[in-house]
Amino acid sequence: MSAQKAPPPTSNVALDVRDLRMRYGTKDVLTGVSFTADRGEVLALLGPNGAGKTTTIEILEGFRMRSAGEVAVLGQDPAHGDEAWRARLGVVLQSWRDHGRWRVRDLLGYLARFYGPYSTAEVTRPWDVDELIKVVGLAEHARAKVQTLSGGQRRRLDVAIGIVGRPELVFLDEPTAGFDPHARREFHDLVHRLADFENTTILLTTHDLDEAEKLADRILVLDKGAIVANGSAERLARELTTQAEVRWTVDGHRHVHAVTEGDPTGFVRELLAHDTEVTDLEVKRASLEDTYMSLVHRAETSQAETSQAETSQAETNPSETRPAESQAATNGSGRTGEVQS
Ligand SMILES: Nc1ncnc2c1ncn2[C@@H]1O[C@H](COP(=O)(O)OP(=O)(O)OP(=O)(O)O)[C@@H](O)[C@H]1O
Repeated sequence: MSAQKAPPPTSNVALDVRDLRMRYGTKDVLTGVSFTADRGEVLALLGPNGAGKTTTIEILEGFRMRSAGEVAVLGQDPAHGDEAWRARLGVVLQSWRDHGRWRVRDLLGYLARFYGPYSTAEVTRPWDVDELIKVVGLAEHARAKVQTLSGGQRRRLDVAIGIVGRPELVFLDEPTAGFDPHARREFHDLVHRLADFENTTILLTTHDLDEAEKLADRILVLDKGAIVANGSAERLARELTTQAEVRWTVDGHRHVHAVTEGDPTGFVRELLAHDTEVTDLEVKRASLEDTYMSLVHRAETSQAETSQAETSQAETNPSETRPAESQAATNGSGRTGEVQS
């Protein structure tokens, strides 16, 4: 590696993706993905299997050439990223299988050396290896051979390898797969520490909605190659699903009312004013899981309808051609009903 200095950060935008498209053969896998990430932001990329998450991340990492679109990663087009640019990125892949005979500290020390030449006035590289080993919770295993580590410990090592160069932007592909709850909690603390104290931008993929909600400032939902939602977990729940469910009991009968617009307090006030026998009153906000399921269902329903409309001109009953209601709407758009539970 040559000892080039990385250019100083010039913008607060770490990631700028515009109309990104990817086609494998005749198959369109990304159909116009656009989003940005600021420095220090944590973004979670969610989506069902095959949605295009890994493809997106690999394009941003410079490992895969895109078919079309504009992409700037730390101000650089990843298709033309040089080593100085690469030294500013951290990549944590789905698994690190090599170097089984190396000892943890030796491996990290070896990899750390490559980043020294890319140290700048703003960012001292690499990370002090002993401090890093402590930060990722491997202090007791510093002398252990990589092949003797458990799955969770190996994943911590993956993370350490990804951040040893003190990257400004980290890509994490399913970082906590195989972690026990304790390791998961420690990993979450580490991500917060990187974002809050080091101003590191983090883009992670996960299938764990609870994790996305805890970690991410912003959630992007990718489905069939397109972003179908972009916002904080709270904002997505507020905007995209049944806003709140009010449950209560009268004379031993349980009732439910879905409040789809506005503040549920108004409904509760009205309910209590009209019915003095109300007990067990509960107001439940939509969870991220409800939101996610509703979004994916909605995106898939509208896609199925588009392709059906394209392939079939047959005359149909108007009620069958009406856009299908989303799961959120089906859950009850302002309707009240009695429930079994
Ligand atoms: N090299 C390739 N050649 C052809 N098709 C590919 C290639 N890589 C991925 N695909 C296809 O592109 C689509 C998106 O794959 P990708 O791995 O990006 O999805 P993903 O969202 O990361 O999925 P998962 O959650 O299962 O990891 C899938 O249909 C996959 O089969």
